[in-house]
Amino acid sequence: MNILCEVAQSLQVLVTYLICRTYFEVKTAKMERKQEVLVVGMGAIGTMAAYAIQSGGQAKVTAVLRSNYEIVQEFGFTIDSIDHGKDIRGWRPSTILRSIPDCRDGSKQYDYIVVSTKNTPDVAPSLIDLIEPVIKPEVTTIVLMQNGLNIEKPFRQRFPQNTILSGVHLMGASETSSGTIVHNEPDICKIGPFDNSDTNVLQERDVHITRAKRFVEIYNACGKVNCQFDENVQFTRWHKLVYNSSYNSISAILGMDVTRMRVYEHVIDDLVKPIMEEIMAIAGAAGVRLPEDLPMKFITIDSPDSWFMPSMGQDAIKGNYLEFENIVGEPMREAQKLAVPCPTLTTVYGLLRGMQAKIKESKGLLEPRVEDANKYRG
Ligand SMILES: CC(C)(CO)C(=O)C(=O)O
Repeated sequence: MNILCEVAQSLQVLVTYLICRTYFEVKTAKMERKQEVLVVGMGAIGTMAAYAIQSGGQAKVTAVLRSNYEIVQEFGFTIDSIDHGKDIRGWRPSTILRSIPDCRDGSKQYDYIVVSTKNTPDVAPSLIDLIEPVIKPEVTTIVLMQNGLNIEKPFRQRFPQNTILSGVHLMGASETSSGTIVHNEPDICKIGPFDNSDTNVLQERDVHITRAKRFVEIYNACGKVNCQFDENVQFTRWHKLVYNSSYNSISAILGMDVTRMRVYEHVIDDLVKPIMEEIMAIAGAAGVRLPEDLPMKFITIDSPDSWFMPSMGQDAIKGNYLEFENIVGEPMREAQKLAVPCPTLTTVYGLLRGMQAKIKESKGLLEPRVEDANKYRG
């Protein structure tokens, strides 16, 4: 009897050992297979995301560079980062490309494509057309690291079988000259699946959640950043919109940093605060309750010594296209649907649209002509 007991016990130990070994082998294999990440949009935010992902060692980063390709090819990026260290020189992603690769022949497959370009749906060609040759149905997860509301909708329509994740950043970073990044506010990033309950997308929400959590692991592996799984993407997006719709827009229109807006108090009183309050009201009508003290919190969130210029202000100075459609246009259209008044937002939308027309003219994308059908032809 004793012998039988001992044999049974030994067998139990052996089985437990085998189960544990298999578990660790599978886990190690999973850890060892580096994820393939393609980053499209290597401005300040895209570069810092690529840096965090690559330095964590769990992924290989391929980056698509446009205006800074030559300089990065020759010298690498120069980075001064509050999280990763000062005076980083000569850093390059594993692979750099001049254009978005065509993976339709199956020779290459990306697990994640991070889209961190500015979001300008009013400027052709569309980003969706550009990334289509990379997207493998059901396989490639699309991470939209961009500001604004409803950014996922056109992607979901074109890629109904793919996971689409929201990436919202709160980090201060700017590209001060081509290939040189100054990153002066810590990288806090929230990643989560967009709500897809309104569609018949083919995959289960669990799959999207697993992929989002894996991306969070990859991003955090460097141990220097704070990337969190986002349980409530809609809340996070409306929350950030309170800052972006107001401060970003006014910085672009006035060419003014946020410290100066606070110095000249009337800019906050007449423009920034009313927009923040309008966004709060639209969010509320859309079923997203934001904390009441949020406008005041955001008005004073940047250090007064930062003289911080939001990204749309930086774009306006550089003569780049302005990403105003999803930051101002979409909440304004939501307001119209929900019958919420938003007079300041509407005026600001008109101003930004006019500025964008001038930028398009300056880049040769638009030729001003008084057409016969023009209602103001006279
Ligand atoms: C949070 C902030 C202000 C900086 O990343 C931003 O979203 C922007 O400038 O567009």
